[in-house]
Amino acid sequence: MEGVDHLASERSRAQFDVEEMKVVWAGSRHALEVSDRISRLVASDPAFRKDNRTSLSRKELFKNTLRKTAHAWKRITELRLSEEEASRLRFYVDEPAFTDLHWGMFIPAIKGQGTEEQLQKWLPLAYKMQIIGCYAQTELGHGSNVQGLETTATFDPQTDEFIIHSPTLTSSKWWPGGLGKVSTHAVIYARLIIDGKDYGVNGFIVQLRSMDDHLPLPGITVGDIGMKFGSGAYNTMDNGVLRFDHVRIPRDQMLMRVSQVTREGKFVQSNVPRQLVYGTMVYVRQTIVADASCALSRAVCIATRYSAVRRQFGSQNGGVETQVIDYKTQQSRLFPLLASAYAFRFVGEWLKWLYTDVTQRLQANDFSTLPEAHACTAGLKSLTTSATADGIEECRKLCGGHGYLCSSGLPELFAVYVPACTYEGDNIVLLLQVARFLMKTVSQLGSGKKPVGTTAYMGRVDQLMQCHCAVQRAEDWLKPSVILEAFEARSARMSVACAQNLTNFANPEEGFLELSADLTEAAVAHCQLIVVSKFIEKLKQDIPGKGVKEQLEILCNIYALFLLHKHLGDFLKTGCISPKQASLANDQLRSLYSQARPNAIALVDAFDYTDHFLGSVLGRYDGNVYPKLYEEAWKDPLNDSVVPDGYQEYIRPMLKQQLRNARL
Ligand SMILES: CCCCC/C=C/C(=O)SCCNC(=O)CCNC(=O)[C@H](O)C(C)(C)COP(=O)(O)OP(=O)(O)OC[C@H]1O[C@@H](n2cnc3c(N)ncnc32)[C@H](O)[C@@H]1OP(=O)(O)O
Ligand SMILES: Cc1cc2nc3c(=O)[nH]c(=O)nc-3n(C[C@H](O)[C@H](O)[C@H](O)COP(=O)(O)OP(=O)(O)OC[C@H]3O[C@@H](n4cnc5c(N)ncnc54)[C@H](O)[C@@H]3O)c2cc1C
Repeated sequence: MEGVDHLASERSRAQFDVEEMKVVWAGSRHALEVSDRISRLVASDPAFRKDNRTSLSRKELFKNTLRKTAHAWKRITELRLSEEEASRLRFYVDEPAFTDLHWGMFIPAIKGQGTEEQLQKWLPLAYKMQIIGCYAQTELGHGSNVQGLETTATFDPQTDEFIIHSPTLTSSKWWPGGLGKVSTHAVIYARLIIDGKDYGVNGFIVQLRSMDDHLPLPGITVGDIGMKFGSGAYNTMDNGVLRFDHVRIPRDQMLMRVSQVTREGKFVQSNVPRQLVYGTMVYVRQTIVADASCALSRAVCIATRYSAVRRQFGSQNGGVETQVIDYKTQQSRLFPLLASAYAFRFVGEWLKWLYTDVTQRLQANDFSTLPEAHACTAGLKSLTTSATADGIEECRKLCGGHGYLCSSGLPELFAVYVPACTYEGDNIVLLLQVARFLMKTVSQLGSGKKPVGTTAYMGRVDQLMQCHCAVQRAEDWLKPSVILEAFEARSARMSVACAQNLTNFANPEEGFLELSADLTEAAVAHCQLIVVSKFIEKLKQDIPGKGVKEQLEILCNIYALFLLHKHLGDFLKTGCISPKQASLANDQLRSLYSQARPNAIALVDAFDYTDHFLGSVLGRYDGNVYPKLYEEAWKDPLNDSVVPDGYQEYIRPMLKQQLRNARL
């Protein structure tokens, strides 16, 4: 039935003010207003239609993305949208495109690693889209190991130029988004060679294509690397391959904030850490954490609404069946994901603050918080993207068979999202960076250097190695101090155990390799502690709105106790809690699921997603799933004709043959 809200009774059960929760989710009243207005603008514009993506060929799909991107830019300029509004518009258009890399990496790379003159020259062109750029770091042979990149940038003092060259097949740039077919320029990473000496990897701005006819400039070979996982999905993006054959660029196109090359060919290292060459990755990893909450909340919104619509079993004599959301098993799979979406939102907010803080400090030549910013962005990027990719797939299963249909929106969401576990740093490689940071922290504990920031708890390591959890009743698990102590003790004990194990190896690097699986587990424990503690910190703020804080407290406890349940082995093995306390935590978790149940639909409504953005028949706001699924099926191109193409050639002869055989 059109116009009827099938989820109205669910909505009427909510025990909190949904409008106020929307403000919490958006981050502020202003952010909510902008998101709400821009999402509706996109949803009401037929040019941004996206329901036909999975049935388009690659070429059609790509051209369609070019059309949408041009239309989006037209709207942004016509309406004179602010940077914030423009970025929301691109977000709600919801299609990976070259602009993601232009705005998300090319511009930040120049901003972070360029000198003042370089910013003045390149940024106005990039902001007006008079040039389009990408970020070309990864090569065919090396992605994770940035120090292993092979592309060279050799200084020629005669001409005051760098000669950019790809000496081997494996040095071909491979993967950069926007490179394959669109970008006119790139920030590329190459080994700086002066007078035969290798000064390591640095960034350079290189023009790739002619501004007149878009053809590659002399010495440049460039193209798309081919179809990727899933239909539609990330195939709207032209991930590319790029080779240089002695391409010359002026000396002032090396990004020279971190190090400089003088006219005489002298290498000068600035007063800033070399790691700032990796700064763009720190910036993007931080944004990826915020994106994780968006992707997960979207999947959870679909699965929650559908779970309230879908009914299976439980009826007597043909009466109404049970809503699947009322099954405890469904709740125990769905509600931790709902809680994770909120948890990632808040840790994303905090990480944005941390990043802003470190950037301001860097400007004042204070580099002290850079290692922590690197460890936090790397670790949280890894934790949240892995959990989100797994969570989207779980949401698909939570929707049963219908979740496997493209019209559920979930297969495409998964296919678009899952490379986040690999890009911007493979998740295991990043956890190993966190582990190095933790081992360094533990090794310095006796030296009088007090751990600060997210490792401050390590300063209480003696107490955390011995403390006994005080839980006696299930309700004790609702105390933030109890939860925090359990997570801190688990993390500290796992890190200390790894550090102790490492002392058994004569060669620490060998030990690190041998123990790397344990080390990644210690890193995960530390990152989970950060997420839990930032959720708890959020709850200390003044949060207005009837029942809003209470719902967030329930979600925070679900998140923490679910992790405790999932990683029970860690908590028991390290002696942080007893089996009896684990069982009480489980009792409490079940009770929390019951408390979340009446609010589930309102909690996903608070994400304020339009049906256009969700792109899911199962997740429709009105819950009118079955007629729409039925309608959608008939739109499939296979149903354009009643008898399929190929009947005459392949089906009919087979049937006739069977008939002849039968007569013999
Ligand atoms: C808009 C979204 C679309 C996304 C599209 C996707 C784009 C991409 O994927 S772009 C390509 C991204 N590539 C990567 O993320 C590569 C991952 N690899 C690395 O980041 C590095 O190679 C590494 C960190 C894994 C290792 O680097 P390496 O130089 O070998 O470093 P060490 O392990 O020896 O560490 C040296 C020292 O530097 C510190 N450090 C490393 N990275 C950073 C950083 N980003 N910021 C600050 N500090 C960093 C590291 O902690 C070590 O410190 P110390 O222990 O104190 O010496
Ligand atoms: C969709 C997509 C978009 C991308 N966009 C860009 C872009 O715009 N620009 C760009 O420059 N790059 C881009 N990339 C490349 C991306 O950054 C790399 O793929 C990523 O950094 C991983 O590197 P890799 O492919 O070399 O993986 P590898 O390092 O080869 O990983 C393979 C396996 O080895 C394991 N491994 C590697 N090193 C270690 C170690 N030290 N210890 C233990 N295990 C290890 C990994 O865990 C993984 O299981 C993109 C990639 C994808 C998939």
